[in-house]
Amino acid sequence: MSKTILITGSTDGIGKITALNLAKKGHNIYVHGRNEAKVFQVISEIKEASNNQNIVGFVADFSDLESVIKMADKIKNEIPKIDILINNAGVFKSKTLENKDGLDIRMVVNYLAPYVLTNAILPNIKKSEAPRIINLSSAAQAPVSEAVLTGKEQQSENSTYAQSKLALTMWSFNLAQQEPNITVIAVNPGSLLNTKMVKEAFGQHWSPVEKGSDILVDLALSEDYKNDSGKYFDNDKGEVKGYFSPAHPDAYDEGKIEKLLSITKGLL
Ligand SMILES: NC(=O)c1ccc[n+]([C@@H]2O[C@H](COP(=O)([O-])OP(=O)(O)OC[C@H]3O[C@@H](n4cnc5c(N)ncnc54)[C@H](O)[C@@H]3O)[C@@H](O)[C@H]2O)c1
Repeated sequence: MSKTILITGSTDGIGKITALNLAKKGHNIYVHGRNEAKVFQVISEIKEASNNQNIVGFVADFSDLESVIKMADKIKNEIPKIDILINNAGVFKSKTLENKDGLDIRMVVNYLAPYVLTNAILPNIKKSEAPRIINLSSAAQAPVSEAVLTGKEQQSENSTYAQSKLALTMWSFNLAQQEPNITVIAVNPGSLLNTKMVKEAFGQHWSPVEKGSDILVDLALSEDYKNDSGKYFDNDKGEVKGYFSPAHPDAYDEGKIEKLLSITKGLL
């Protein structure tokens, strides 16, 4: 049966190939990007390559939470039931570090935007018979500093990226507890996959981007993961099916998660 799948940041990299591969399997795909022309271009590329006409797009700049809320409102009206949400959009290197609300853009795109989007469209996700949310984490995870989260302090790319990815993972585990009927999974798609983000940041890569797309397609569709809500899968560890790995210890610390979510709510 075809599923309705929304993939953020799907005009490039892992998200784009995942959208194409899921389209080839006949699912209804909703892509997202921040550039309207690019979203249209990717929709037509995917339609042609997959022979699937059920591809629709949304535009929003995830460094601006108002833009995320506007997109969520459109989604709420246009997609009554969402089976799978893949929170894939992410940034490592950003020319501008602060958004118009004084928040760190890396923290906004990688953690606050998926948090805001997911919560806004949760009613539509809950309409699915077997909903799944997949959050793109990373092998890079570091304790979240309140000053970085609230935009009071800017740190290096490595440090801020790792903090944003641990924040996403901590929230992912909490969401799994709050919503027992939704399978919520955090995943490291594999380190240094050959994408724009990695090329810009490191100038080298280790693995083909398909490695990341393969695990996302698997996590999205395979029955094997249906009871794996609240887990973190690490694609660097080789065989992933049936294998999950511990995330950073803070992701299992109820007190730290509560503090993170309380600060997060205060920012919105
Ligand atoms: N490539 C890797 O080795 C690797 C490793 C671990 C995790 N990840 C994660 O995988 C996800 C996909 O990354 P990728 O490697 O494909 O990189 P990528 O740069 O090719 O893709 C990132 C996507 O996010 C979108 N995006 C970035 N900033 C945005 C903004 N302000 N508004 C809207 N969309 C925005 C981009 O347009 C792009 O489509 C990210 O969350 C990344 O952190 C990647």
